[in-house]
Amino acid sequence: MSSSASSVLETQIFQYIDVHQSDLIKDLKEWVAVESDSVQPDFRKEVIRMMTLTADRLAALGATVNSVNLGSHQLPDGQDLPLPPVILGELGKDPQNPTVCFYGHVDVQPAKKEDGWKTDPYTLTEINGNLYGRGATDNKGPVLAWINAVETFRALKLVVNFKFVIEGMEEAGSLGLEKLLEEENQCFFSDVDYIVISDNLWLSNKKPALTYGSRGNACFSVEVECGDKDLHSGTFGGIIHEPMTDLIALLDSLVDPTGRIQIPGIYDSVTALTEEERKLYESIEFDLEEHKNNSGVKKFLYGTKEEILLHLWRYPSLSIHGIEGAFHEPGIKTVIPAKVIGKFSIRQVPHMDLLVVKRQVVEHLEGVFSKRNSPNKLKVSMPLGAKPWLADINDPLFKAARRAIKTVFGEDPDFIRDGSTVPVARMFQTITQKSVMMFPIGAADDGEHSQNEKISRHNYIEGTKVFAAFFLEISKLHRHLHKTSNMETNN
Ligand SMILES: Cn1cncc1C[C@H](N)C(=O)O
Ligand code: BAL
Ligand SMILES: [Zn+2]
Ligand SMILES: [Zn+2]
Repeated sequence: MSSSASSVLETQIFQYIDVHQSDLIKDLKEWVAVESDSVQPDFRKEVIRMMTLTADRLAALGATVNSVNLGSHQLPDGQDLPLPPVILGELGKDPQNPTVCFYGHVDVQPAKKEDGWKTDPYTLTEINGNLYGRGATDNKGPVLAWINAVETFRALKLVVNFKFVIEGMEEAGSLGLEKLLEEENQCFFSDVDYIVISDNLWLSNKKPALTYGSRGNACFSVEVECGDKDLHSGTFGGIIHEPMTDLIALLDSLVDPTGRIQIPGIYDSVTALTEEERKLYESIEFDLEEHKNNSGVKKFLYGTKEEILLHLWRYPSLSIHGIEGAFHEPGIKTVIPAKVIGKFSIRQVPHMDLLVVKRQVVEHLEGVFSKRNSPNKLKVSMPLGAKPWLADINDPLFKAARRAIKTVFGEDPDFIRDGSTVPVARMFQTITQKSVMMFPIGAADDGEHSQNEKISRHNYIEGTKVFAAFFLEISKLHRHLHKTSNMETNN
């Protein structure tokens, strides 16, 4: 396609997207209405229903859809729960076109109005240009933006072959996905040229970004048990070793008030910071005050932009998430819980090794516990481990996306890393050996996993356009690269 033909096509597509804004928002409203919470077992039916809706949507696009059954998994209490299927979709098979595989997830984090939402989390609500709802930005909005971008193309002319991997267990650790990728590596993935994930946020509220790295996450459970029943704190308080007291001491030993992880050896294999890398951080635009406002907290652990970004992207962090079995309802309950399970996770970075991290954590906690001389039972486990991911920004993917961003948003993107984890990023890289890019469309203040999660109408609509523009760019670039490499082989 000549460049003028491609710019005519681009204009037509952008107009089409603008005219169909309300349809795109209606799509998102329908998807947000499904409580596809993969974390709480009671909602599993809804996740499965969400997978069916997604499969139907892709089929309506004309794609071949394969909903792969992954069987079931066992909960810690022994209960068997069906896993939602993973959707493998395919549209177009023209050997002239590059094949771009898109990954997204349609499950969400838990949300309840009582958590402090201003609107019902499962009713997409527009206020001042923002579309509020659970999954609006993580990750239903971006998945629909991509599908709708493909749709506008189909109405005109397909320049890319599309593949889709859509799952419903991302927020619970992408169970079963790694095995499926291994099995499909020689089949579904054999003709894939590029992989795109859009499941993270820009660094800024306004400036677009492309992401070339993410942290991994090692999730831990630490269980302390004194017996098989809860006890009256008046009858037994003062004469027993309480599990919660042990657990709080264990959790308190993990990280100091400056944010430094206290587990011996944990920083040993973190890649050393080079001068060159430090300079890279200096040149990144980052508004510390804006970031603080987005978080709602008054003070960060670090005072400079460089320190903040380093600690978000390339140093590990430890967060404590909760205690199962603890009395957490309002009011007073004078009980000694018999069994409590602390949950924490370590976002880890290159070149930390998950097995080494696990050993360090177990040894540390056992050491702290043994000093307490407690007769209680301690059990430490790592139910989930996802590895960090780092890409090469010289890959054609980044070049094409950068051009698309310039066209739609009128400025060059930030090149950023991300502190959060999409477990599949590293799996794709290791198993398929194809290039992977994260192409976010959500803004830094979207509030993933938080109350009042949103995506702005602007980002959702322009995000749809930027994906469409990207299809044109990657197709042009791919053809160009292939022409050059063919000429080289012919000579
Ligand atoms: C489920 N999980 C555990 N650790 C990481 C995850 C994935 C999730 N996207 C996150 O970054 O929080
Ligand atoms: N946005 C990072 C991956 C996730 O939380 O779903
Ligand atoms: Zn996500
Ligand atoms: Zn998430």
